[in-house]
Amino acid sequence: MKWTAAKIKALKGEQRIAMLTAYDALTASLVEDAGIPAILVGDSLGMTVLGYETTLPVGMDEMLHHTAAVSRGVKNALIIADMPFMSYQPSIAMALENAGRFIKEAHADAVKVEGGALRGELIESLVKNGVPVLGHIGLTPQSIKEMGGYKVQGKTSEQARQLMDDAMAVEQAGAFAIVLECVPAELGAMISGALSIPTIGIGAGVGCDGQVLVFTDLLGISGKPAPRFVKRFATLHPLISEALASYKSEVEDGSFPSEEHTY
Ligand SMILES: Nc1nc(=O)c2c([nH]1)NC[C@@H]1CN(c3ccc(C(=O)N[C@@H](CCC(=O)O)C(=O)O)cc3)CN21
Ligand SMILES: CC(C)C(=O)C(=O)O
Ligand SMILES: [Mg+2]
Repeated sequence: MKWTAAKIKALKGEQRIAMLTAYDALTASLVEDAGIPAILVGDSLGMTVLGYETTLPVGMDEMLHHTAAVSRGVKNALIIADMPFMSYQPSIAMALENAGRFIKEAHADAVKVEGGALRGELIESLVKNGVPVLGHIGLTPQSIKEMGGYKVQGKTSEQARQLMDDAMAVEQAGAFAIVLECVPAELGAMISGALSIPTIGIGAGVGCDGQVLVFTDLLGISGKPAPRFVKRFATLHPLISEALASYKSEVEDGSFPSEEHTY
């Protein structure tokens, strides 16, 4: 069955939703083969595989290239393209044009935009024009310079109230689901209870309707420290390092290739 935004939305109250990022056909097919119904082509691409310090330098061309690769690796999972910094903020017209490129050129099924009430009009325009939208509030990494770091959001009661209002505005505007990033579990659960669309948490507690993680974080591929919300379901980094070191020494000492790898 091909997953649609509407089918993901309908899972609320029925089944918790597992979402994971993927960045190419290889990683996307691994995610789909695990039965995970929704893949986010995150702009975390920039930090995890392209070597940027933040997500800010990631552009449309890079996101289209990687989203198209994900599409080639997937049959049934919902593919959500993360709209990169300044591809939707300048105007609704620009956002519609860029969202259209994700769907027409890269075969995405939906897009994600960061921001709450201030994106209400934009989300409504996208949805009315046929583009399903995943919202994203709380820690919004495209605002790192304004927020002053990757910090837990919504810790004061005033900020928590603002985030609740933002979540309701995103739902009102027609989003099929909303990412809650780095908020206290209590607030994650309160927002999840107040909304009729699913909340997808990342560092937002078990009270959310689903969870999302970054592919390379879940597998422990990078050797770098990860945020507290990351659970390493495997620790591949040392395994990869050992395999690469073995290859090097076997090439250098002539034990690879042996008879069995030779014609
Ligand atoms: N590999 C990767 N994983 C991610 O989850 C991720 C990215 N990259 N890049 C884009 C954003 C940036 N993200 C981040 C990055 C760091 C923290 C972090 O260090 N948080 C602190 C919280 C400090 C506080 O208490 O306020 C932590 O210690 O977890 C959180 C989210 C989430 N996203
Ligand atoms: C962590 C998720 C929500 C994201 O925006 C990304 O991977 O870019
Ligand atoms: Mg992102």
